[in-house]
Amino acid sequence: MSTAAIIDGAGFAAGLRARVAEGVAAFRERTGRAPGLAVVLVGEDPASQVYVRNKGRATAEAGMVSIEHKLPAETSQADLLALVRELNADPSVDGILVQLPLPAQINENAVIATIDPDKDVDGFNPVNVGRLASGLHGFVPCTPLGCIMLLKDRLGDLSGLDAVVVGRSNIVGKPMAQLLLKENCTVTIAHSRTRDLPAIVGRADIVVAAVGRPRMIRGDWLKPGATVIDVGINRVPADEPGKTRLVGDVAFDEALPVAAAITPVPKGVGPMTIAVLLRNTLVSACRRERVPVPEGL
Ligand SMILES: Nc1nc(=O)c2c([nH]1)NC[C@@H]1CN(c3ccc(C(=O)N[C@@H](CCC(=O)O)C(=O)O)cc3)C=[N+]21
Repeated sequence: MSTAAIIDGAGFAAGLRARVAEGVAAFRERTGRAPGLAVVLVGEDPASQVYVRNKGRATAEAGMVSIEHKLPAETSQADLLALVRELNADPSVDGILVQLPLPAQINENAVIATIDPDKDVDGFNPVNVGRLASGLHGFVPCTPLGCIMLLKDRLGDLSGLDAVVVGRSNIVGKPMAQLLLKENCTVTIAHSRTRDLPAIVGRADIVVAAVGRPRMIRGDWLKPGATVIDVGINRVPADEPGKTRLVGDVAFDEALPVAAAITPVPKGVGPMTIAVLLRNTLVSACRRERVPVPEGL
């Protein structure tokens, strides 16, 4: 029995981070300053703290300045909006990321809408959502862009392929569908109300799983030879009592004998998200300083 190639997201991300670091060095030479990324974390969710720490480390390793703002869980919406406006006005800040989810007293949409679209390296501001939908230049959400990079690296031209995106979030599902459409795929978005999900998934040459339910997509749903991108990062109890492990939205072991290629969890899509965030921050800095964006990013 054949077994799927395992797509090395962590390795691809390391290569992208190295290209970003070269671009950052050239940017510093030309402008005399380093690109700056501001990361705002409200509250003390342990998973969020891990991501923010990893982002801070990767930012510094790429030669950029990382500006971290940690605010207490009780922070008011007014105070957070005031900080975002300060960062909008700060010329040393090229990218702003407000870690989601936010505590219940804060309206996420209000915060996202306040981030300057030209510093919105997450690509979540409605201006950037609209730019993507209209085919204009703007920031594209990091996770979907990372998935497209992995797909094009593996498959080359995606034209005419049947792609099924499972999940319709603003962060992954919807922008992923837009990007696949731009690559000339025939795109289906499936979700919790989709009828006969196994049959829909079974038609796909490309499956992107972004539902947030551990191992929901089963191996026998897949078309033989499909390429599977697993965006899910679910913490579940491990065999050893008291320990946990990460699993994706796809039953990885079941998919291996059916798929042509699949991203693992961890070390698949997750590291790409951070690498693309650094890429978007460098692109932002270049646009703001009106210097050319390096090629091959
Ligand atoms: N405004 C905003 N933008 C984000 O991009 C954003 C966010 N909020 N909130 C939280 C999620 C989550 N996220 C991850 C980034 C990297 C890994 C990652 O590198 N994961 C490793 C494993 C990490 C682990 O062990 O937990 C991997 O998959 O190999 C995971 C998740 C970005 N997010």
